[in-house]
Amino acid sequence: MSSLNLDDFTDLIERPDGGVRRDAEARRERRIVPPGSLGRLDDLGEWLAAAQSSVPVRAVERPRVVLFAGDHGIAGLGVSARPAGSAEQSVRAVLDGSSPVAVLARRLGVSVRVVDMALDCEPDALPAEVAGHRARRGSGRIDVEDALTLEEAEAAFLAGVAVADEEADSGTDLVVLGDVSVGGTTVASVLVAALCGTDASVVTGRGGLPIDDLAWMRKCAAIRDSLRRARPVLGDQLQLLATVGGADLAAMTGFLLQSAVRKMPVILDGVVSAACALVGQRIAFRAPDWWLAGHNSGEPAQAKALDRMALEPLLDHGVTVGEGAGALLALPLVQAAAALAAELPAAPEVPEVSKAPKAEDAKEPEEPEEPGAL
Ligand SMILES: O=C(O)c1ccc[n+]([C@@H]2O[C@H](COP(=O)([O-])O)[C@@H](O)[C@H]2O)c1
Ligand SMILES: Cc1cc2nc[nH]c2cc1C
Repeated sequence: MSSLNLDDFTDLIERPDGGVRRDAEARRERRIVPPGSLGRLDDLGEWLAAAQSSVPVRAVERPRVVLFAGDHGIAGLGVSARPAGSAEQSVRAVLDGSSPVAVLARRLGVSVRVVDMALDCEPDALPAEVAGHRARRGSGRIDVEDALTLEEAEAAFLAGVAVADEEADSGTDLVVLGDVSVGGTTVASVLVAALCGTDASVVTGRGGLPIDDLAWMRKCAAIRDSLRRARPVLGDQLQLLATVGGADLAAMTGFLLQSAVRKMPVILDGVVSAACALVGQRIAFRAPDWWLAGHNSGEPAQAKALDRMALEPLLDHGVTVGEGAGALLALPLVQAAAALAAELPAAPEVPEVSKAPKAEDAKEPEEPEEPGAL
């Protein structure tokens, strides 16, 4: 019997503060720039103000890149251009500073945390702060077997919850969330197709290093076969992650939900974080209000998942490398929006007396209850 009750997240996750958002809008309307001339940056600044519950919005001072890493048994079918079980090499490139996300993080002065959830290497091959949360060595081949036992899925989910708590407790004010894996885009596509009720061909993309047409057909077949295993467990998200997910995806889902509980905004990266976010939305419908879509990675399943959550990608530059790189590119945009919202001069607020409300105007407007209605 599982002791984890995912339904608790529905109550634990509140919406970002609607009153603060209206105050932020009011502040923007008094600003001395042509209305609308900053486009979506106004929405972004107001979203962040609501997430922080602060007007003026505070600068994002302590962002962090958090990457969940794992290998996937499904990679053994030749659905990835990388050798199965080789995600450790990508992790090493992040740690030694030679990967794209490491270069960007250095330039932006952001630290990167990698969490090994299921790499296919000896647990002591990597530094203890990376390997400490590992749930198992490689997740199962999901077209024929479960990725994880239910106990492993629960442990991985809770590891993600614990990492979110550690980040929130240490003052991280925004997370850029990404993944490092081999085979991860196949698994993520299965989750998205299962939850959206679509066919394998609709969600099958080209993955990390682009795959050729033959590998694409193998990937499509693998997703189709895994989807058959996913359908019977669609109503139970932890079981779904155990059946066709993986330890890295279970951890990321726990991380996303606990980040929302802790009111810590997250920029999602590619198809893997989008798939976990979609699972998270099924668990707690208000959770996506705390997330931003950093970029469009071009994976069809990512677009599908983001559409379901009404999240619009901030950037679109064909970045398919994963590892949080595309989402990290969006961080300066979020920081720019915060600076504009906080620092552009605003005319003083109209004194309370001169806008004395009629009785019915004084009521707080009703909070919308539709998902994605923020
Ligand atoms: O972010 C995406 O949508 C994305 C698209 C293609 C590849 N990736 C990255 O590539 C790795 C997995 O690719 P694959 O082809 O082995 O499934 C993993 O590290 C992902 O972060 C990521
Ligand atoms: C920027 C922004 C991010 C969001 N995330 C969820 N809803 C949102 C609405 C806006 C406007």
